[in-house]
Amino acid sequence: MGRHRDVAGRGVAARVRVGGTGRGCRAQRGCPAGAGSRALAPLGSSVEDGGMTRILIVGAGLAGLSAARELTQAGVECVVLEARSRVGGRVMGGSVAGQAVEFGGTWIGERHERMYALAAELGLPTFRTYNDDGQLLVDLAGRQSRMKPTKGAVPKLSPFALADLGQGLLRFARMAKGVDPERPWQHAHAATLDGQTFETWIRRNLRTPSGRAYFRIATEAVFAADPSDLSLLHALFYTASNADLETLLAVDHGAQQDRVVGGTIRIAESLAEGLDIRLDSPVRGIQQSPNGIRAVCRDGATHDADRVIVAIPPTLAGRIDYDPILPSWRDQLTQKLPAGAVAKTFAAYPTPFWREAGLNGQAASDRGPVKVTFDVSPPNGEVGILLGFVEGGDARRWVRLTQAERRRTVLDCFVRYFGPEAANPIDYAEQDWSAEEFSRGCYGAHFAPGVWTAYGEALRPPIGRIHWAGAEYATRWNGYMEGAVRSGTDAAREVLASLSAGAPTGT
Ligand SMILES: Cc1cc2nc3c(=O)[nH]c(=O)nc-3n(C[C@H](O)[C@H](O)[C@H](O)COP(=O)(O)OP(=O)(O)OC[C@H]3O[C@@H](n4cnc5c(N)ncnc54)[C@H](O)[C@@H]3O)c2cc1C
Repeated sequence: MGRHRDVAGRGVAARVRVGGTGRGCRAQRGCPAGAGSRALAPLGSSVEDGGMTRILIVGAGLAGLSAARELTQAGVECVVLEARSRVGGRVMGGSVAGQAVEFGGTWIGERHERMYALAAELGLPTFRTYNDDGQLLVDLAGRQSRMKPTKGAVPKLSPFALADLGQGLLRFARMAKGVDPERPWQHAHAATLDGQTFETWIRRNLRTPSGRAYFRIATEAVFAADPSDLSLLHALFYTASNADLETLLAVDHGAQQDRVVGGTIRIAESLAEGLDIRLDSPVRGIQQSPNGIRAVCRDGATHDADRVIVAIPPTLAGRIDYDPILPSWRDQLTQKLPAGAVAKTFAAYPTPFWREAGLNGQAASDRGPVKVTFDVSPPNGEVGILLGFVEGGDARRWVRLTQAERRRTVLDCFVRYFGPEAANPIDYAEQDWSAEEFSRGCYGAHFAPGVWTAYGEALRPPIGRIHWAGAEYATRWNGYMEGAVRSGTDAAREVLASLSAGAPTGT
């Protein structure tokens, strides 16, 4: 399905071409065998060419681009092989009612230091997510109430439900603080925490339907997965890596605080400027010898290098054909890291009419398919745009509907939250990330029970000349754009260190 939109409610589904190849980047489409920017050495001979070492990077998402930038700045030649016809990966630009929106990664927030620094360095201004001047709509168990837009606010509930939720949040926060995001598998009770799903913990530790609903909605919003999909240890690791649950959920002083004018795709495109990026170059195989690396693209083109950074989601890294095959523990790990399921839906209106009613466009509900919404209108408020997330089990079911049914069920939710005016948008668009060949789901990978404890150690270490990068590898801000940038930079530094040491690392 990928991307669909219909204009002015006419019910017409059509493919939309969005994003770009990176303004000013030296991006080329495909590349015939041996026809790179210079002649490539055959595998088995030295890849040194005039004293210059070449590093390959697979994937031009934020991790791959950050790695390439770091290496280039250190004077190391690198070539980025990107499967899509554009850079950015899970960051993707789009437009709704003629306004720039993000079809993928959107917000930067509290303590996303590298992302704010990049935006400033690249000359890209940010603006606040519409939040403070209205209240959040809570729709739980068929009853609606309003909630303050401040970090840490909780819904209006009965005293019993409130106490239940309060103790659940406190207990979860205490447990998360005890997990080391660098080595979650070393927690004193790792086996117990990793031996149960997050859903099991929710059932055991929350007594009221509202308390349980809060945790379930939060899980879907943060992981694009159901609490039964992931282990308790993973929920704790992810939270510890990203500050705390309140930060992850909040706009005010939280992960959804700011947007980039023109969209986050501008960060990816600006990062790509000046880099050697080969678009439309899906890597199918990676061969490794004592002398170097050879990447083989789907069209048969080959690229040789000293080392490679594989900067793609783990489930896709597992689909590459390695020669020799990867050690069993690393291969098994990638077999066990599925991506979440998420679709983004957008409806545009002549004005952000919900603001007049004292609402900030954010809704949280236990009834889907859209359970979480945001106001993603442009900063000038020229038109009103609602963003609705369809996540986890809802997404798995919803994507099987016809386009007309999908649109209707989304707009029904918007009407339930914001009134009858929401029924007639001037533009509508949707983006299903599970249908993207080079993502296969989003926001990122999650660890099911038993995976952190059995395979956690295998996640980050390089295998010989093959290094790993991506949001899933980050120890801080795991799963976020901030984590992707950090991981890319870390992988580049790891490569630089191993180049100075002069020998392959890992096994
Ligand atoms: C709907 C959605 C909303 C999100 N919201 C936010 C948010 O608000 N804030 C936030 O911080 N994060 C958000 N994220 C997460 C964030 O976008 C990602 O964590 C981050 O962009 C991942 O970057 P990456 O470089 O690790 O991976 P990717 O962006 O996935 O990059 C990998 C690249 O590798 C390419 N590739 C794949 N296979 C191959 C192959 N075989 N050969 C060559 N190239 C290949 C892909 O095309 C892609 O370009 C969101 C993600 C989605 C999808």
